[in-house]
Amino acid sequence: MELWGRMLWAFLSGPGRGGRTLGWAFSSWQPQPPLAGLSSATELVSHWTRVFEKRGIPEARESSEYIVAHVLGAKTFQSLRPALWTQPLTSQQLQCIQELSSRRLQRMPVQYILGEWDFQGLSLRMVPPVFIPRPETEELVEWVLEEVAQRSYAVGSPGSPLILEVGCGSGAISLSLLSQLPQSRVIAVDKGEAAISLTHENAQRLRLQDRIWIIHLDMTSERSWTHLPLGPVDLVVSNPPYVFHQDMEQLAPEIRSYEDPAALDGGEEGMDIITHILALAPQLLKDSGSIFLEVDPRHPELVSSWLQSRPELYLNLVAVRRDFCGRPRFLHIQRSRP
Ligand SMILES: C[S@@+](CC[C@H](N)C(=O)[O-])C[C@H]1O[C@@H](n2cnc3c(N)ncnc32)[C@H](O)[C@@H]1O
Repeated sequence: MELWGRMLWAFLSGPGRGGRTLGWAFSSWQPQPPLAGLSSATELVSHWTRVFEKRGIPEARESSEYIVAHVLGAKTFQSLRPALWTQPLTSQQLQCIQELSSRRLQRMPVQYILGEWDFQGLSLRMVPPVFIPRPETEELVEWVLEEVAQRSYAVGSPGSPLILEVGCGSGAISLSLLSQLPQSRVIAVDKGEAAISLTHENAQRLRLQDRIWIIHLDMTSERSWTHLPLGPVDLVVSNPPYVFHQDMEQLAPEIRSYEDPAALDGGEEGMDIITHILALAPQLLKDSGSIFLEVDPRHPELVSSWLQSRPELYLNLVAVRRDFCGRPRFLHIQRSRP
């Protein structure tokens, strides 16, 4: 699960920041020679790790392990029965591994190659160009769950809390909150048609479709908010597009070529969608309602001064949390009664 979180950060905050373009070129794909004499899962992993390393493919071993495990019906190589490590593979399995590995050589993210990925213990379908959920976003979900546990609605009045997620993507945040808060209801909005249809599909797969309203909506078009069902919400949660526009070119080829730029590009200071969410909060939130956001480490300061200059919103930045790398990445903003 850490694969892409680590990668994303390597590219957003690694040595490439400050304008230097990172030096990973696309590998032009050529058919690989037949895998003569290679027959077991372990040998295949070693073979493809070497090929990936030679072609400059990041996370070479993890990528080959995920692909081989997937073809053998497991989520990770370590979870395969040891007998399968050395057992000869069928020619169909070999062909399938070859086909999936060739996609990796074209820098397709492993999550899209496998077509599914775990988030908060839920297996979600992944389809390009819908944003792949990152492991740090699981920390945002955990923070929301802690907050809900401390509030009175945790006691469990039916339908509560009512949560709005802005930019649901694959549905990762909304569906994990629904699965862990059995009384809750969620309104999930996204402007991407592919995202909306994937959230629908994942909700059905997980049998969580009865408590979620999935709405195709561009949240910058204020007119559309009047059509929201269910009135003011207890919580707004969002992992919005927050990459500073100038950093977009430095993203890994996996991200640039396969994920929807609209899921990442937050405008000049990465604040375009963040400020829209905050400006609409008085209309969306109940009194004392909360907003939880995932942001760039430069945002806590920017958001704090943005809010100070808009006292009429009655919003206070009440807490900032760090991610597993120690970067300030999550914000809790609360509405005070006017
Ligand atoms: C960073 S992705 C997060 C996806 C998902 N919540 C997750 O954490 O995996 C941001 C999402 O916001 C959506 N989005 C971007 N601009 C939007 C807008 N103006 N209105 C609604 N959704 C928007 C994108 O389509 C994308 O799915």
